[in-house]
Amino acid sequence: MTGLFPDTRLRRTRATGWSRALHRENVLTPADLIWPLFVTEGNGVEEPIASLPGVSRWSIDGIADRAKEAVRLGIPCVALFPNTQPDRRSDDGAEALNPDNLMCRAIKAIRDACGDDVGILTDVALDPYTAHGQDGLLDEAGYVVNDPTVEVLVGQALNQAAAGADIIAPSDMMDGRIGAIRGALESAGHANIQIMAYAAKYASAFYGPFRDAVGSGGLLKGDKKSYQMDPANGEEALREIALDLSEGADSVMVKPGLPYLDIVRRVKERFEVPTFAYQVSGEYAMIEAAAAAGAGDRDALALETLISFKRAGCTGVLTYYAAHAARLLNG
Ligand SMILES: NCC(=O)CCC(=O)O
Ligand SMILES: [Mg+2]
Repeated sequence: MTGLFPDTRLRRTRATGWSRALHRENVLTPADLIWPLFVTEGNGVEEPIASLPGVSRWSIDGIADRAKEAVRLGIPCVALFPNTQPDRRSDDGAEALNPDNLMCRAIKAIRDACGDDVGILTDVALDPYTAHGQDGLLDEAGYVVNDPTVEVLVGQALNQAAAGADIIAPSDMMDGRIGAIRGALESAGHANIQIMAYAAKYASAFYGPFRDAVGSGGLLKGDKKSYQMDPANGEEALREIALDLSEGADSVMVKPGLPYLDIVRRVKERFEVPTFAYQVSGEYAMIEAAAAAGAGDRDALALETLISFKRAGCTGVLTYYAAHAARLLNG
């Protein structure tokens, strides 16, 4: 125990800027950030996303430029999400297996532009490729079937690995996919390709703008509650994390971010493994809306949320603020 007032005055160390800096327990740096990027067809294309102010889809040339910008800003990793053209979407999401799909071409363009100076994280799930907007294959009743979906996800992961992905990030929430993908990567000679498991991904209302960004919002019927987690559950998240780690995940993710920092803290304390969180599109949009309404300062709100992730125990954060925050932090 510390002493009692007035011997102990906690305001003493807060009185000056130098002292606050000296006593600061957590720091946020650009190296803590992963920058999600939306890829679209074409050349020289930038399409602003209305529900995600300040965020655009870029054609592959622009994606390569963003990756170079990430390197300049000190952001170690980018995450790619394709806006697949409607005529390339199908019920089985077969475009995910096409070695020349938007995702694979973007991976190669980044590698050409940046070499190994930036990590490339790729999303494994079928929602950007299906005509129905669900993350997996459907049976006649519209239920997302687990094991046949995992088979396709393995093919999708191998396709991304062959194109040069560094971190495979399955976001689909099927059971058993981490082990299946790990085994397939090992067999295909990709021993050093990492897996970041979206291990505790909740069926959240905060994903709306993302679905607009990848073009699946208008297509999706129903919800994803039969595979993504119930927001009421915490212990179940620990079981999800334990399973994905036992199947070979190198790092795990909690998603969304801010409303689930209690989960981040529990995961970090229980497992002591690299733990990431995704500050998702609806969280970003909420801050932008607050700032636009004059309810707070945009930069301060963004940086305060990001340091909260660090304080909760995050190793790093996927955030649409990555480039903006890095510029602020770099001064
Ligand atoms: N698989 C990636 C996501 O679903 C992102 C969700 C969001 O940013 O709202
Ligand atoms: Mg799971």
